[in-house]
Amino acid sequence: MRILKAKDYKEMSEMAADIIGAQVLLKPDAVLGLATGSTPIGTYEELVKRYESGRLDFRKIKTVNLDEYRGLTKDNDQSYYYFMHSHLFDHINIDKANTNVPDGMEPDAIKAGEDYENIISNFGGIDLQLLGLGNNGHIGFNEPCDEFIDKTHVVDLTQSTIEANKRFFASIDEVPKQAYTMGIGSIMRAKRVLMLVSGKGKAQIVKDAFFGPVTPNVPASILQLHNDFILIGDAEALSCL
Ligand SMILES: O=P(O)(O)OC[C@H]1O[C@](O)(CO)[C@@H](O)[C@@H]1O
Repeated sequence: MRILKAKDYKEMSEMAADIIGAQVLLKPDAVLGLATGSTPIGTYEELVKRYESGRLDFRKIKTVNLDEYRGLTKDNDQSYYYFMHSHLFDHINIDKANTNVPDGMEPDAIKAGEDYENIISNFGGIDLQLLGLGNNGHIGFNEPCDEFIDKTHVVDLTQSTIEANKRFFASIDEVPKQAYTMGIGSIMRAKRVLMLVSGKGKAQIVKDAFFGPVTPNVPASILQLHNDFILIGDAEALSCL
């Protein structure tokens, strides 16, 4: 595990864009695993800037996103499909046929999971997986529980995640109660994993996840066992280390 310290959110975003940009340059047809949430927005802005200035070319890049709310349509402005298009895909030269977000409207959870795992394996796996960190230690939408779940599956969101995400919705009642998420194995099989953490609110969970026991009660703790895991945090998020 490598921990890189940024002085603030802007520097964290630039450092993350450096690593993702290097991946794109080294392997122009790389498979990127992408994340949503507020933390990676600055990184996506940096990548767009670097595309606009001619430094990056996404023509052959393929993407798989971590998760999607169950029951939200693609045109819902809180869906992760919508997020990815508005923050990244609409602003770069990626072939949208090569971008993937779990289908939140698929009613059959088994099919949703299998279809998504097939997409990942048909791509030959993920070269670089970007992650945020939930306040409760979740990665993707893998919530704290009694076991690590391997593959893409449906999950009941915990009350703490619903509370944390209500800021994006008109009221807490509108926050979906379930999501589809890549499993812990789907994430761990990525060749390289890059997690971004920002702000004081993440400081304690960063310490618990990466300096505490490996346990499904803190899903991100499994990343201690990944052999190419990079954590980039700003000074506030790393302040408990
Ligand atoms: O970056 P944020 O907004 O703190 O969110 C952290 C995590 O929470 C989620 O937004 C889901 O609750 C994830 O997508 C993300 O990794």
